[in-house]
Amino acid sequence: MKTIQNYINGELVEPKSGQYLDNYNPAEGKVYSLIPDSDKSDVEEAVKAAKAAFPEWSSMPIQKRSDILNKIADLIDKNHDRLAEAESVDNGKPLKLAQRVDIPRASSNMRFYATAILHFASESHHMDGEAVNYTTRTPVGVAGCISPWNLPLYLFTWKIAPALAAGNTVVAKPSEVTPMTAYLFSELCIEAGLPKGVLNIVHGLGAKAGQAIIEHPDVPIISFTGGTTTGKNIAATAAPMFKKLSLELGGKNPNIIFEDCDFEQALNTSVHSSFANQGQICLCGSRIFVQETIYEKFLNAFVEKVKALTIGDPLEDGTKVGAVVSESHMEKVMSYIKLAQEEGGKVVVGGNRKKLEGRCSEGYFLEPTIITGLSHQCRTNQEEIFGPVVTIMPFKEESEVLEYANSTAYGLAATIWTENLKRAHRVAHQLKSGIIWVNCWLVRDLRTPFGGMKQSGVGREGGWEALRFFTEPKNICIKL
Ligand SMILES: NC(=O)C1=CN([C@@H]2O[C@H](COP(=O)(O)OP(=O)(O)OC[C@H]3O[C@@H](n4cnc5c(N)ncnc54)[C@H](O)[C@@H]3O)[C@@H](O)[C@H]2O)C=CC1
Ligand SMILES: O=C(O)/C=C/C=C(\O)C(=O)O
Repeated sequence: MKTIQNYINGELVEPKSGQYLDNYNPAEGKVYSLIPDSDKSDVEEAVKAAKAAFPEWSSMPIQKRSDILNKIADLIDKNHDRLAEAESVDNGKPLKLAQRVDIPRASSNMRFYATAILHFASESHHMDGEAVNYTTRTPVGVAGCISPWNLPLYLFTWKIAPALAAGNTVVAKPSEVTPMTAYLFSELCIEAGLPKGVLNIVHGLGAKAGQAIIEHPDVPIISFTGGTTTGKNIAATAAPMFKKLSLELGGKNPNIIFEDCDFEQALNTSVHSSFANQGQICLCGSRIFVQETIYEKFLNAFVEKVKALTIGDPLEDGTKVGAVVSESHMEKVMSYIKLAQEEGGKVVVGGNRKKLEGRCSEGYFLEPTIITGLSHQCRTNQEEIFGPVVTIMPFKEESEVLEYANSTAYGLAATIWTENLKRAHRVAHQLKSGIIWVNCWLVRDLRTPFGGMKQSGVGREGGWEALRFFTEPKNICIKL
């Protein structure tokens, strides 16, 4: 059985306690590796190493930092197949998805910020002959980066790439539910010649190792992606310590389908935006609103498409829906399907655990589930489920769907389907979400601001936003 190690000060090391946690293969429901159950003392070592590495890394010529990050990206590409398989086994996602999306995006994240930092410039402001201001942006110090289990290497690199490119050193903690690709990544960092202590990866529980990073006085900046409740706890610790915080949290995203949409495109993309990665993407459109004139037609066509999705062994070619990430997450999702029924909802497709044959017979598979007949205000339509479950509701007109769409505590993403350009602009403007897709979903340009309003988060990732977050601005005013 593979034993994962922490990556501290350039070396792969055991947790100080010698204690390990079980790591499950969700498609088999079996333990297949061990993860360090790191504690405060491991985090202390990691922060010490990151602090010691900071002066050299932060003052290294940018081109040299960029070259090292690009080398890591090259190694991700070189190890594409191995990493994709590891991601699929660790998370339960279809191998094809890991091959097409997760691993290519991880190397794009590294390459994007390796290049972006070369073009990152600061502003200057002239005061009509009186004075000139110029603003410098310098790395903050040791950054704490905490990432979740749904897109493990993709979101891990989405944080550490801008942090490192900007000249910070990092103590990172991947999710204890999916630690494998971050571990393999640490081997690639060693191979790429990343100087020791620049990146440190501490594995373990959120409440123990994660909390120790958040509350460490020498970690002044935190970037977190995960659940809203965990985000609140992190903010409660970090805010009184005046740490810089970036929080990318949950979503309950509306997918709004107007009668004048391109029907086939709206239909096909909605299947994808509902069930990609088993619905475990914070951007999934979990509430589908369809204009009443096409509601029955859309529902019938959607049901047929969803029934045809192949739920299966994630390693098999034809699989479209793999396992959800853990037994406890499967139970959480099932509890929401039960709640939906108690709230008067009708399960028109799915609703059950799916039992497979052979090696996956004990795996955590759920049928893609469609629920109708619910009000937009019920808990099922207000709380994040984060699984292969969507609700569909009819609406009459624009003002009504805007009220429904904006009615949750979340404000991450929204999708609008219409061929009417004026309507698209009008609705996009009124939706309280940080990300709006018109006639598409999850089309990503890494230069754009990424993040949510309301309880979906604080701050934005992506492009210059992330480089601004990971640097400290200083304005210097010179009298002319
Ligand atoms: N926005 C998103 O992309 C995600 C949302 N979720 C939502 O969150 C719910 C709970 O899922 P969890 O696995 O519990 O996610 P979580 O939000 O607790 O975990 C995310 C990361 O935070 C760490 N963490 C947990 N407590 C911490 C603490 N006190 N200090 C520092 N780090 C801490 C975890 O170890 C993990 O690395 C899911 O059911 C889903 O609804 C989960 C993962 C990603
Ligand atoms: O950056 C992206 O393309 C996607 C990010 C997705 C998440 O942050 C998430 O699902 O948590």
